[in-house]
Amino acid sequence: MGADEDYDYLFKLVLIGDSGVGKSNLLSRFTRNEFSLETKSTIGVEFATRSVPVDSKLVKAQIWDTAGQERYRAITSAYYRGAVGALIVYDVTRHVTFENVERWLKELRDHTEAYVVVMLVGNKADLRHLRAVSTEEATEYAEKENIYFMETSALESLNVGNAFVEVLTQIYNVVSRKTLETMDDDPNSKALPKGETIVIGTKDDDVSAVKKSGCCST
Ligand SMILES: Nc1nc2c(ncn2[C@@H]2O[C@H](COP(=O)(O)OP(=O)(O)OP(=O)(O)O)[C@@H](O)[C@H]2O)c(=O)[nH]1
Repeated sequence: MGADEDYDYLFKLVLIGDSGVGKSNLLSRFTRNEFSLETKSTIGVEFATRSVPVDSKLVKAQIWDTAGQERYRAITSAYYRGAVGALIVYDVTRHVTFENVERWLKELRDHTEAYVVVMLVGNKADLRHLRAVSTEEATEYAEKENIYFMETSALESLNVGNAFVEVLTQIYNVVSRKTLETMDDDPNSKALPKGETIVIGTKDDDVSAVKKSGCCST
């Protein structure tokens, strides 16, 4: 399972959040089961993929990672183009990284469609004695913003798979709901745009949600 050609859906996800919160390590933990203690900022954009089963379909996640630091960041609009899911990461030991989530969420919403699935991720949950952001504070914020929330540790492999798989499952739910329901015309609708084949994005490398074989039979 997981051979590149085998998937039913391909979803583009983006990782965003301040520098040093653990985005690259969440990515390497999920896609390669690797973790590194090195502090090495991402330069430009990296991406990695992993396929997981969701509701008897194989969903391939194409996960993009860029530096949190402004000067290393790739061109924003290209980074976000076609993304159908996002993990906004903060470090539970640095409150300022949680305060900046608001900015990241705004940037994300400015560059993606309304149906983008967003997961707030409080990483480094293993550093219990250094915690500066409580679970309650983050839960409250996530509820207010109507986004999902999980605490993770890339170091201890805590909840990392769960966070990515939850985002993929929620995107899948939106996509498969689209195949079953007639859409209403509410511009604020969370559902996907009308159309038979689900393809979001334009160029090959930006295509984010593709149902490869045929359409819409469930
Ligand atoms: N204790 C602990 N350290 C972590 C965890 N995740 C990442 N780190 C450490 O935090 C530092 C930064 O991690 P990165 O994954 O490079 O962070 P980033 O968000 O990709 O950083 P930029 O590329 O600069 O945006 C590294 O030293 C990691 O080893 C975690 O869950 N627990």
